[in-house]
Amino acid sequence: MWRRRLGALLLRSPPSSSSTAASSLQHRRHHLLPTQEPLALNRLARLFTSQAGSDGDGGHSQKPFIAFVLGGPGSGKGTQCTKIASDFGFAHLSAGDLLRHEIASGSEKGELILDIIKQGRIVPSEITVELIRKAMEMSNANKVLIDGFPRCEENRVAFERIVGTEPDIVIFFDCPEDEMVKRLLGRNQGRVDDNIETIKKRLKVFESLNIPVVDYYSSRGKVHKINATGTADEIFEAVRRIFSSLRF
Ligand SMILES: Nc1ncnc2c1ncn2[C@@H]1O[C@H](COP(=O)(O)OP(=O)(O)OP(=O)(O)O)[C@@H](O)[C@H]1O
Ligand SMILES: Nc1ccn([C@H]2C[C@H](O)[C@@H](COP(=O)(O)O)O2)c(=O)n1
Ligand SMILES: [Mg+2]
Repeated sequence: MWRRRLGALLLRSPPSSSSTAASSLQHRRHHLLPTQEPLALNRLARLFTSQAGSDGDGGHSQKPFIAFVLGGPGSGKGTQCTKIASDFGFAHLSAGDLLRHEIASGSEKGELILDIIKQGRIVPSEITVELIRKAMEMSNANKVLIDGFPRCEENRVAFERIVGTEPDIVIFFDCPEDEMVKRLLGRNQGRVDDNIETIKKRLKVFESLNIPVVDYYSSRGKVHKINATGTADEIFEAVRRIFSSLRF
């Protein structure tokens, strides 16, 4: 799909500011986004308009370098992806942010997604992969971080089928449960799933469905496991060593 030029064409017509403002209001109504940090929409807007990682010729003809970024809820995936994007020029696509953006659009699909996220369950793969596929195409980037995906075997298989490729590497942030719970309860961004009942369910889903995906990629020699305790800067030093050694 990266051979198509659709992404480059769409980059010329980013979403209008009025539709962005309407979405933002809907986000607040659902308490999905922090009132003090409208980051998901800003990040998505950047995604749709920036040239992060593109080759500068208005479109690239090669498969992008893809890094899946995994780890339990609150392990610091988003925090570290922001740093990787800034230091290594990757486009940052967060599966969770794309799903929250779909909820904010007010679509029927968004209502289903909201219900699933509140329950700490996983959204049907077709929906998530289609959002990721479109975002990859629109970003037109040649280096992409896909944050929080794949969350289960069904996600992984759907990505291979719909996008037609595999990740080049998988980053796995390994963090103790009590630390993840502490971070999530302190996140204070108004997310509907940052409450202890939903967190317990997300942790169970992580153990039962996501760890097997990490094991699958480990058996294929693709996983870089990082100790996700310590400060964000300390963890990023380990991340930096990995990305510095890669050939994109
Ligand atoms: N190393 C760290 N030490 C302490 N707090 C951290 C660290 N890294 C991130 N945090 C904080 O922990 C919270 C969760 O981090 P983050 O949102 O990056 O996690 P995540 O893995 O993306 O979670 P989720 O899967 O729920 O999206 C945030 O409030 C963040 O500021
Ligand atoms: N591949 C994915 C990614 C996310 N979701 C849903 C379920 C998660 O609890 C929620 C939040 O994601 P996060 O921001 O924590 O990465 O979104 C999913 O169903 N499938
Ligand atoms: Mg996150």
